[in-house]
Amino acid sequence: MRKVFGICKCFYTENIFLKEFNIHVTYINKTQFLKDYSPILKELGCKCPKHIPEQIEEEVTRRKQLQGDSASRHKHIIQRYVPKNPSVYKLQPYCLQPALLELVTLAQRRDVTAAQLSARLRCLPQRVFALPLFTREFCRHLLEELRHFEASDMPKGRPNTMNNHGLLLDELGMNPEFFDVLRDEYIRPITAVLYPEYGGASLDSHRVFVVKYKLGEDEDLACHFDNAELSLNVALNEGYEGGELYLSHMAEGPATDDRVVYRHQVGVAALHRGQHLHGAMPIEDGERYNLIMWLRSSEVRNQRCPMCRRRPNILPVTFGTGDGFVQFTEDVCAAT
Ligand SMILES: O=C(O)CCC(=O)C(=O)O
Ligand SMILES: [Fe+2]
Repeated sequence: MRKVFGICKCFYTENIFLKEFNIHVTYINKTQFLKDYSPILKELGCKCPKHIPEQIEEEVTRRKQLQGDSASRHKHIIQRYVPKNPSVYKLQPYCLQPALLELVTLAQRRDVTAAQLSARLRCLPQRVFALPLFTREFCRHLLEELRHFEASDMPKGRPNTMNNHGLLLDELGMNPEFFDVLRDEYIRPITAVLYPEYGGASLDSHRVFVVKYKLGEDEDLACHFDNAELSLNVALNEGYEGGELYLSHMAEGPATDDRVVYRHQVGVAALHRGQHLHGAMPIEDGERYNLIMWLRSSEVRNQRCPMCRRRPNILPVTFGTGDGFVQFTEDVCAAT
């Protein structure tokens, strides 16, 4: 049997973001859409909802081409791009804060409890943690590399419709020797202890990207939940105003009053559950770069897609790990 990663079919019909009106919608067809959303859109100031389906169909076409486009950009980049800092493509001891290594050692002790591990971390309400992760030196090198890549004539995939100025790091080839290793050897031992019931012990894929906020570009991030079991969000720079991360309550849980406002610190990651509603406040000055890892467990998501909340209808992908769902297919042997 062969393990193949995939996406859930709902990616083509659900959670489509209309930036202008700041809402996520479901689109099966034009009739359904207009029936379900015309009143809401009018309330939000849309003069002519009839024009929206065209815009959505374009987005669905983009989504259908995403895997193929990403695969060809990756191939192009691997063949032609000359990195400025090759050292950031391979996880090395200098990249990680010593405090992280101590936490990993503690987390790997057979009898350790979540309370013991949490006692060594900065804990915010609602199971949000501040995890010391990257050294300042590594953050500087990575940012330098990303700016060099941005300035090149290489093709660039952007994180999503809410983030149009960041970069997808798998396209640059950073997964095999950096982020896969980081996930398996350093993050999973910790999440296994902190979030066992959210797939913390069985994380087996991720989506990693950098988001950028600047006045005149993307200035904030609307409140959302991630297509992830767990999310890691680490600041790569400082020297900007505003742009705090806020977290409110779990997407399916009751609303709570204790909204968490998290002020980023270079190299420190905010670790939270993917279904925890969150967003970024408007940037007021400067540029803010954060590295985001949407951490996924196929064991968990194969039972229930976090986006449509049904048992996933899995479509296999040929490049990368899709949205982290896994299917097993019979190996087809060529007849000889
Ligand atoms: O920029 C941030 O702090 C949040 C980013 C985020 O939540 C995301 O990209 O999913
Ligand atoms: Fe997010």
